[in-house]
Amino acid sequence: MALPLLLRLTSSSSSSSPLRFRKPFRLLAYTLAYTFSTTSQPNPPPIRVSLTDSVGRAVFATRPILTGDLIHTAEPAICHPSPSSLHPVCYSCLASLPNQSTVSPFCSHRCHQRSKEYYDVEMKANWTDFDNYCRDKYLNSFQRNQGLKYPFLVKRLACMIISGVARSDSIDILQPANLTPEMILEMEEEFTLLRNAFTKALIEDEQIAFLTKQWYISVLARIRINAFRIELAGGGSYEDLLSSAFASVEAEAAVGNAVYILPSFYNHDCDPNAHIIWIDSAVAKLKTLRDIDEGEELRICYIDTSMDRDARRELLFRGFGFHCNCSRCLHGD
Ligand SMILES: C[S@@+](CC[C@H](N)C(=O)[O-])C[C@H]1O[C@@H](n2cnc3c(N)ncnc32)[C@H](O)[C@@H]1O
Repeated sequence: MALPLLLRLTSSSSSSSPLRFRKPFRLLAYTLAYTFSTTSQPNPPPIRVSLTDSVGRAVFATRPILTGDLIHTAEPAICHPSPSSLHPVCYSCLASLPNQSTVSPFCSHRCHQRSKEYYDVEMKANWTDFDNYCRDKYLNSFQRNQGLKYPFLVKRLACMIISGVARSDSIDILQPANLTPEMILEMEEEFTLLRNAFTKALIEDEQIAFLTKQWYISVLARIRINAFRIELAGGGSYEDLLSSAFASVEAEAAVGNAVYILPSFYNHDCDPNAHIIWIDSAVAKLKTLRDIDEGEELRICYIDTSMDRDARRELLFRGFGFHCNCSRCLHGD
């Protein structure tokens, strides 16, 4: 059951801020305002985010929505190419680049303009130690999904903060994972390598004042629960389809990982009524899979639902730290 309203997306707000919100939730409203102002989608999106008594925050429909309709789109708050992607992708939006593209890491002038400040910060530093540490751990990890791909997202966020395009609290609103002492130890090593890279690049102390061990751990704890692995559905050429089919058997099919704000409030269901897709870049589209009633909770699926109940529950508990309360699980299916 939904508890008092946390936030409601409304059409009656001023044009400069598409959201009306209560004071304690200013950070959420700030972040969502940014997310919505940068994307094109149904205006206003037919959803609200509310606090529930069983699963924290959740996304509810504010009107009936038909099967296959676009609920909203979302720009990533942070994204980064996959460490083992076979094909070059745009530094900024993860769109495919031509294979022979060695000249520019951007797919367009717009992407270059949008990310050149933090790209320049990243290019100032020598990332060999940090990247090798994370890549080796990632490639050697037994379960790749839990490997060290997420530190690359923290590195990207740090570059964005240093360049002034993101705030150090930009993902504080997201739910953090519970961390074990072993995870924290591992994070401390990465943190030292990340900070060293910036200090050796002579980035000024006040620019990296936010970059403390506590900040690193708190950001990574949020990324662990909320990052999405991005596989592009395509819409491109026959060659694109062929190469993505090849990539999915040969290596990592994902082009990268990304963190979003609003999509992170969607809870999981083993029989979801909504899904998140990527067509040709890291811009996410949230769409319905069934007809939705007004007031119904919208849920996506975090894992492969073709697995049996025990395997799904084990994976959800290990990966996300929760016992799934969806009706499929509760009915033993
Ligand atoms: C990505 S967040 C979803 C939004 C979250 N409820 C919040 O308040 O930020 C994932 C977390 O939501 C909760 N959750 C999501 N789906 C769930 C489910 N089917 N059963 C129980 N808890 C769930 C778990 O705490 C999980 O770690």
